Amino acid sequence: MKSYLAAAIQMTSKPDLGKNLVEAEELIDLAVRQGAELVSLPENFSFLGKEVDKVAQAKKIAAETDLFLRKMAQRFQITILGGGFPVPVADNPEKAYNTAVLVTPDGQEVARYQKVHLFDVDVPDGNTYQESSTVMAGKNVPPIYNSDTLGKLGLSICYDVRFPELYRQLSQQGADVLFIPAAFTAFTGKDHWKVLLQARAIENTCYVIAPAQTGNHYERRYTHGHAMIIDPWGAILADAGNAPGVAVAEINPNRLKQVRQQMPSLQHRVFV
Ligand SMILES: O=C(O)CNC(=O)[C@H](CS)NC(=O)CCC(=O)C(=O)O
Repeated sequence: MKSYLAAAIQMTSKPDLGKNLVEAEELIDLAVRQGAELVSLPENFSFLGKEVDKVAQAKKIAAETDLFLRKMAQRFQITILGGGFPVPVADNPEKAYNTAVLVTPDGQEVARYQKVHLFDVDVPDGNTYQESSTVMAGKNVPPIYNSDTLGKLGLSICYDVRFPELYRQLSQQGADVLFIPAAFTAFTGKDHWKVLLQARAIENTCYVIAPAQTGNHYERRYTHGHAMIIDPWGAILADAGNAPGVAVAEINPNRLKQVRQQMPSLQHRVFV
């Protein structure tokens, strides 16, 4: 593993696949021009719309998103995370997996994760989320991709951030970097987003890379923003604020080593 720059992209995705991919490409280009070799896109980056529309278009979204990620990885010679998009379930036309995919600069997919924890929550602002009505829950612990140059990269998606046991499994398997791509609601995000991300970074002494959705997507759907990169001590290295853009920061193996020496809590685990 070497030192390198990573990017957490922030978008305001809409219920419009073509438009979102154009915007994603512009932001990837921006990240690469800042030197990023590892680029991450938020949950729902290629489509953020009503659940029914998402499922109806899932086949097209999945196919075009897959192609897009491979194309971007090869064109810009980057490793890229697509932080969550619907992939149809073979025997169930009503449901899709909320899927994150990691692609290397040769255009090969090296990790795929189906979101395990689904957001079925009545948020006190009046919005009701019933993700399980259109999403099939994944059943497996997220994969880790072991990159010679970029370190051990662990996957997860959004609401997973509230379930520390998932990240414990990743850190137990040696993860250096935890991806937490999200479309956090504006209401929960203002109080929980940063705290949860910092907690996952601190307790696992890992970098956290959290690309995010921001702003108004359609009707009353608002997300929190603040795509960020956090170091293993919990310090926020970059924060994209409220507007579409990119948070870039250095991922440094010496810093990882230093923090794990200063705070060896992973070695003091008793129950797991
Ligand atoms: O907002 C949208 O329209 C799109 N959001 C999503 O697709 C997903 C599933 S509904 N959002 C979350 O998991 C938010 C979690 C969250 O916000 C929390 O844990 O507080």
